[in-house]
Amino acid sequence: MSETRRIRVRTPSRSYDVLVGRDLLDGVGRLTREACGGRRACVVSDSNVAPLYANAVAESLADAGYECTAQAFEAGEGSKNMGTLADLLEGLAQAGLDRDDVVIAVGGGVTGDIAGLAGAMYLRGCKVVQVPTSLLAMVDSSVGGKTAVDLSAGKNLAGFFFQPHLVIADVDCLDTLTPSLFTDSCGEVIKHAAIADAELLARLGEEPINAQGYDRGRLVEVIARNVRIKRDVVERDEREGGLRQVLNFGHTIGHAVEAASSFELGHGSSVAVGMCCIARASAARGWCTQDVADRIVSAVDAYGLPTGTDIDHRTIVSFAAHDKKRHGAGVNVITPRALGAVEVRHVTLGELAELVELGCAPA
Ligand SMILES: NC(=O)c1ccc[n+]([C@@H]2O[C@H](COP(=O)([O-])OP(=O)(O)OC[C@H]3O[C@@H](n4cnc5c(N)ncnc54)[C@H](O)[C@@H]3O)[C@@H](O)[C@H]2O)c1
Ligand SMILES: O=C(O)C(=O)C[C@@H](O)[C@H](O)[C@H](O)COP(=O)(O)O
Ligand SMILES: [Zn+2]
Repeated sequence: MSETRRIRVRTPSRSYDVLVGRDLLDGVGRLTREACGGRRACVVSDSNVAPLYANAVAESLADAGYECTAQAFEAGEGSKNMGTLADLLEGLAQAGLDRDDVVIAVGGGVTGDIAGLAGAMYLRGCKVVQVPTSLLAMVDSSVGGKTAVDLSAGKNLAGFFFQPHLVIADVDCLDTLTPSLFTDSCGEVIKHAAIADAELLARLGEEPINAQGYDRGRLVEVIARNVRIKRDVVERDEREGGLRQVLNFGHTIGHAVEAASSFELGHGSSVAVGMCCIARASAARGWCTQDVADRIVSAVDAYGLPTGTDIDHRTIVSFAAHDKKRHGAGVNVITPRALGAVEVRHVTLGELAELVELGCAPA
């Protein structure tokens, strides 16, 4: 059995551990007690994850002496909104949590983002423990403190930076993820490799990871490597003043595609489309070689993730105009420079439209 990896994240607002390993769910109560203290805990999960894991987590919390309640919302990106957030906040108040108490987010990125935001807002901030159950949440959303809900204008448009107090990633939870959800998550795994680790990118393309029959040791290693890549960025720029924008590689177009598809396309798949589009457009502009673009596209393709879209270019640009990286009449886009290296470029919305046209047509 592989050892648990403990990755320390040190940001100006908070330092905390990310644990990656197997058989960790039974220890959530003890680990939460050590990291957070408090008397009450509320387990937040969605309608798919609650029947699978909420009870085990709640029992572990009760064993560690917590007075424990649970809340679940309808699974899916469609629930990542102000209505669900309001319900969660009311539930925390009804359960009588105080500032020393703990919100435990058990689920994928939607649960982590919305429960994290509820924890940041409730009493102006209580404790938050992330227990990610999708691969995407383990490698990305549970770490770094971005919390949010969507608005009609687009993704993640209302939220806070609020670092969790602890992250517990039990890879055994991936057993119940469908192959297509596992694959979707791989979009963010490829993103981390593309921005920071050329060797990992090559290996992911040559020997794709999957959930079934997989060497758990390698899965733990890949997840831990992803967490370290993200940690190294977040520690240097917690609030996205500059460097942290690199974690948004593929997202300017990806978020637009995700919203324009009415969330039919998953987040990781949308980011995959966004990375391929901007990579092809960057090669056409001479910002990177054609080889760099081809390798990013072929890593995406190796997972069966989409490498382009036939969504109308004007629709993509109109959603992208609401991107958080918008500044004045333009928007910052993250473009590949080499394998494992990206840069931030400011382009006008007109230039963005040209990039979308250059890069987004399906191959
Ligand atoms: N905060 C951040 O830094 C950050 C980073 C990346 C993505 N995100 C956000 O994360 C969301 C995408 O995350 P996601 O792909 O995990 O979506 P999700 O939370 O909707 O989970 C995907 C599906 O998998 C199910 N699921 C999760 N774990 C499961 C398990 N172990 N077994 C069976 N089913 C399981 C969920 O119920 C859901 O139906 C998006 O909203 C995205 O914007 C946030
Ligand atoms: O943590 C970050 O920073 C990221 O950009 C990670 C992204 O994968 C994630 O999807 C994030 O929520 C997008 O950020 P946003 O600020 O564009 O909403
Ligand atoms: Zn993302």
